[in-house]
Parts: sequence; C-alpha cells; structure tokens
Amino acid sequence: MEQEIALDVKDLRITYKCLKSFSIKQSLLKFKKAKTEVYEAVRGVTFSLPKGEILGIVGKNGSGKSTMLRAIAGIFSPDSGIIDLHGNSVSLLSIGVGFQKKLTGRENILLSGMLLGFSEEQVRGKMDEIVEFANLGKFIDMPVKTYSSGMHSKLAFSITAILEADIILIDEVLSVGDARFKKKSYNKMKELISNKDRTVLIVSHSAQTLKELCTSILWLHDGEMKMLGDTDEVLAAYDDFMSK
Ligand SMILES: Nc1ncnc2c1ncn2[C@@H]1O[C@H](COP(=O)(O)OP(=O)(O)OP(=O)(O)O)[C@@H](O)[C@H]1O
Repeated sequence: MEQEIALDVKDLRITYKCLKSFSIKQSLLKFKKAKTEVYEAVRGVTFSLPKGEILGIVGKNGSGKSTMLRAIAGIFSPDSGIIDLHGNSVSLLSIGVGFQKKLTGRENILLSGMLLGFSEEQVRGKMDEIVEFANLGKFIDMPVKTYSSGMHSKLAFSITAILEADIILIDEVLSVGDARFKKKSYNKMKELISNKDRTVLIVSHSAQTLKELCTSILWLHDGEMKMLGDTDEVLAAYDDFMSK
C-alpha cells in the first residue's frame, strides 16, 4: 500500500533582503538610496514526508534550518517553490516565535491557538490543560513581558503540545527550561510522536535526541540539501564532517 504523504516541499528558495551597511550622512549628502543585499538562506530544498514520520534536521549554525521551518509554518512566504501541507494543520514550536508581550499568558494561549487555526471554543476547551501543563503559577495571569525566557518557552511548548496539530515543527525547544520541565516536555513530545498519525520535523543539535526520536534525517548545508536518509547513516556522516 502506498504511504500517505503529509508534507511536500519542492525546490524551496528563501532569501533575506538586508540593507547594505551605509553611512546615513553620506547617503543624505549624495542623495543616494541605500542598497539592499540579497542572501539566499534556503536553496532548492526538496523532500516528501509520509504521515507519521519524524524527520530530524541537522546542519551547522546558519545553514537555513529555522528559516525552512518558519516557511513551512507559514510565518513567511518562500521566494519560490512549493510547500504542500495536504490539508494538514501545522504548528511551530520555537523559542523565538512571538507572543503579544502586553497580554497575559492566558490571553496569549487564546490568541496563539486561534492563529494556529483552532476555534475560540476549541482553545477554551483545552485552556485548563494548557495552563496546568505550563505550570506557571500566578504568572499565567500576568503580561508575558514579565516572563523569563524559560517561562516563555514553557508556555509556547504547552500550547503546541496540548493543541496537537497534525504536523508539529520543533525548533531546538527541547533544550530549554529547567530540568523538571525539560523531562516533562521530552516525555510529552514522545507521547505526541507515538501517535502514528502525527508528522514531526525536529531541528536539534543533539545527536542523542535525534537518534532516539527520528525516523530519518535531513542535513542542510549553506541552505542546500547535503544528505537525506537513514538516521544513523546521516548522523554519522554529519558527525564526521563536523569533527574535521
Ligand atoms: N531576519 C534575517 N535577516 C537576514 N538574514 C537572516 C535573517 N534570519 C536568518 N538570516 C540568515 O539566514 C541564514 C540561515 O539562518 P537560520 O536561522 O535559518 O539558520 P539555522 O540553520 O537555523 O542556524 P542555527 O543552527 O544557528 O539556529 C543565516 O546565514 C542567517 O544569518
């Protein structure tokens, strides 16, 4: 029987446009416009992920891992290429992804949940479970700007983990939080992954985590695909490359 595909990524290209460093004084004097510099962070990435697979993504710093996950999550559009979610819901678990700082944790749960595509009723129905998992005490009713980075990621993790999208994107988040939360989130992650209908993409620098969780690995290098395949094989080649 043919495997059902959860996610197709075809010839994905993502560029960042930044202002070239220039002197404001000079450009004002010469009436020159600041030039933009284009940087291709993801170049021609193509893969298909069957439903239920857990794909690990490795690559040295700056190789395009987070950029690719953010595009798959729909946070920004690629310059070209196709991301086909085959009708699946997707959510990104990442430390850097923003909450509304002036709103409380509880208000952010509602907002984030609805941004993920859940109805207000669905999010309210899961509210107590999310609040309990996040275990932030009185901080849950305080503005997120008062949170430490660990508390921030606890809230982010709890929202994504309890609301359970079809495709979950995890960006290095398992390595943050205090020891107790780390263990709890790791176990929750394993529980989520054990659902055969759920498809997961995990960016991590921990070979041990990837070995334990993943069914295959994609290695990105300078925005391009260097290798895609069996977990042990790709991790061994990557380890060899990084230790040179
Ligand atoms: N907002 C941005 N503007 C300009 N360039 C950016 C921006 N964000 C990332 N980049 C560049 O794009 C490239 C890919 O960055 P990305 O964060 O996707 O890499 P990564 O593989 O996730 O790295 P890391 O392992 O350090 O988290 C890097 O060279 C980075 O400097």
